[in-house]
Amino acid sequence: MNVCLAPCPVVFDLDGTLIDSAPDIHACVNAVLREFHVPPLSLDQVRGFIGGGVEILWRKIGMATGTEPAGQRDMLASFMTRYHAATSLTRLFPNVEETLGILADRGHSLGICTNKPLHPTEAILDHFGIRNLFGQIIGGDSLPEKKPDPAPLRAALTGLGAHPEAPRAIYVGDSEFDAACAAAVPVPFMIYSHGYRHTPIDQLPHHAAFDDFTALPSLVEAASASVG
Ligand SMILES: O=C(O)COP(=O)(O)O
Ligand SMILES: [Mg+2]
Repeated sequence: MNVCLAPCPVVFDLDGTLIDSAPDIHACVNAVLREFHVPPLSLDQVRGFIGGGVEILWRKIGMATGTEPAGQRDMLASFMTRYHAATSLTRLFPNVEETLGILADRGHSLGICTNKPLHPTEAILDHFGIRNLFGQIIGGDSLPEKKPDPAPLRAALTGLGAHPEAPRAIYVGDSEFDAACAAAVPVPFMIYSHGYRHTPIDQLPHHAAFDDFTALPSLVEAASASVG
């Protein structure tokens, strides 16, 4: 694995990393379930289903509610018509905006690699006025493959000018999908501990863990300095 020489690209996951979007996704899911006369799910249930993209989300909802695959497809279609407008309950995690600004000011190019579809991804970045910070945005439907496949992260990195075979870069995320994706590229993975993962952090491959975004710039610079 190439450790990063300063200033390298830093690519971020979105749901559970930069934004706490579970309340909006939960509200959107329950609006769809109401439309289809299915009892609602709790916030904890829906939060636990986020990370693999909308198809996996609705497969898990289907299993939890006893909905057949055909019904799941109809519900997913209804969900997609609402998803891009689901912004009012979403918050940036604390200190995200300041940290992105610090990294950009230090010369790091920034990107997004998320399993969230591109349209709602761009909508939420616009909602917070931070879309322009990112030189490359790869959504869950930008390529045929999704994380944990390395292709979306590779696409984000090459879009930011990293070497396609040996990218010097850092990936920042919150989930099992992100850890496996970064390991497959491979690039150092930094995990935000307040996200939506199920697995204990020490059981996931990672270069560093952090629970406050103010810690990230020095972790990035330390990774930059620790050239193997
Ligand atoms: O939409 C999802 O399920 C997850 O999105 P993420 O990749 O930004 O965590
Ligand atoms: Mg995530």
